[in-house]
Amino acid sequence: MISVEQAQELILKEVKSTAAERCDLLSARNRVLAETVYARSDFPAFDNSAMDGYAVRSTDGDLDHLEIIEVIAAGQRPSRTLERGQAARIMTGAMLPSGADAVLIQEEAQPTENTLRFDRFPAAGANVRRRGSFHQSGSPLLTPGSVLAPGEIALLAAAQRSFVLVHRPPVVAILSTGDELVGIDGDLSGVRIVDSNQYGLAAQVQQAGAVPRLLGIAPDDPTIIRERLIAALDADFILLSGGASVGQFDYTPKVLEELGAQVVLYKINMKPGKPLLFARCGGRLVWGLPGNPVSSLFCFWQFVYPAIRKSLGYPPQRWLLPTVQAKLTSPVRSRGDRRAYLRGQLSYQQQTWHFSPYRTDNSGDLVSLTGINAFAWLEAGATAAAEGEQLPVLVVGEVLTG
Ligand SMILES: Nc1nc2c(c(=O)[nH]1)N[C@H]1C(S)=C(S)[C@@H](COP(=O)(O)OP(=O)(O)OC[C@H]3O[C@@H](n4cnc5c(N)ncnc54)[C@H](O)[C@@H]3O)O[C@H]1N2
Ligand code: MOO
Ligand SMILES: [Mg+2]
Repeated sequence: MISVEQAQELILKEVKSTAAERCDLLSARNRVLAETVYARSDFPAFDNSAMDGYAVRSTDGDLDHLEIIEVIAAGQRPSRTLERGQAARIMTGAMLPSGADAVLIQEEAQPTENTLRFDRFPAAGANVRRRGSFHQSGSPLLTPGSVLAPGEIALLAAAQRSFVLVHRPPVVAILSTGDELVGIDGDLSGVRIVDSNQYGLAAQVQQAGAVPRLLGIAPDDPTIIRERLIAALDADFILLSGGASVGQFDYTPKVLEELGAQVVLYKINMKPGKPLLFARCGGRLVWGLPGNPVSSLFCFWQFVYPAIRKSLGYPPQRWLLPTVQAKLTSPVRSRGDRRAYLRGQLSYQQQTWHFSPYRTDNSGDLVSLTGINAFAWLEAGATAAAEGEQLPVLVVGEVLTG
């Protein structure tokens, strides 16, 4: 059995980023830029005031008072040049009149009708945002690989880019296998269960920024699974759920072998999720996820999420989900035969990460995933960790504060 880290490396090696597509700016959040965006003008594009006050000439501080010659609002062009002894009322963001080189804030000014007296006088450049001081026209504003968070979206809007080139989100096909499975409204007949993995995996695909394609359920019949898999090969990635292990009706390894797929890896030294299979098949990447609901979702976070992120063009530091060191709020145990990932809640309180383990590590217990945002792990060979001990933790959801 190979380690989690080796498996991640082998999988990521097979993944390429998708081609670029045009995307409306309002739909571009969390997408990754596939072009260099150059600034067509300076930021700011003109000298302007950083404060509400009076545009002045910084060399006029020796005068007793100044004459106020006009009022300049944001969005207005000043009509006059400031001469010695003159000031202009100016608002934040308004263009500085020529001749002015500083702004006296109104809290330090005593204006009467057309006359301005002052306590302290501003030095050259005070409260002025100089043209080009944030960024200069013609130089790259954003480069390929930039992740478009709200700040980048606002910047692109300021640069008048109503659309951008970003990497296309990969299509991820999900096929569940199992005679016991029915669709969400199906007849359970006392011995069947709902194909919940289809829903959990679809939500994870969306969480990762890709597009799920729901292929429904195939019975435990290798011929049918094979046909359904071949039909799914137009997707970028294919997830097979169930049938990854060694049972009499577990056909994922057999079907892939018969199709001439190159199996890159099978079985990982971890719990949950040991029987993960990953293969190249018909020019596509296929994951054979274990059917147990917790194992299936956990394998996604460990081995499919990073592949989606890489294909979306994210930089390497953002392929894997983040990890932190956290303090256990209660003791944990493991069999010690594999690296054990323990589900729980991660929170940040009093400058410390805390991890509260959930009471079970049963791979079939879907109820145990409610409210879970992290998995702490114990290395193979370790069988226990005490309350207060620090463990590494994989963060899969939003962190709790307080
Ligand atoms: N003798 C051994 N038995 C098992 C081993 C082993 O090493 N030796 N490995 C165990 C481990 S670890 C896991 S994990 C599971 C993996 O099972 P499979 O990938 O073969 O999946 P299935 O047998 O099809 O199903 C297992 C379990 O999950 C339920 N299931 C399946 N699909 C879904 C779905 N789409 N939605 C919800 N639940 C699903 C299924 O009903 C079973 O209960 O194997 C162990 N066995
Ligand atoms: O590794 Mo399996 O995922 O124990 O349940
Ligand atoms: Mg099985």
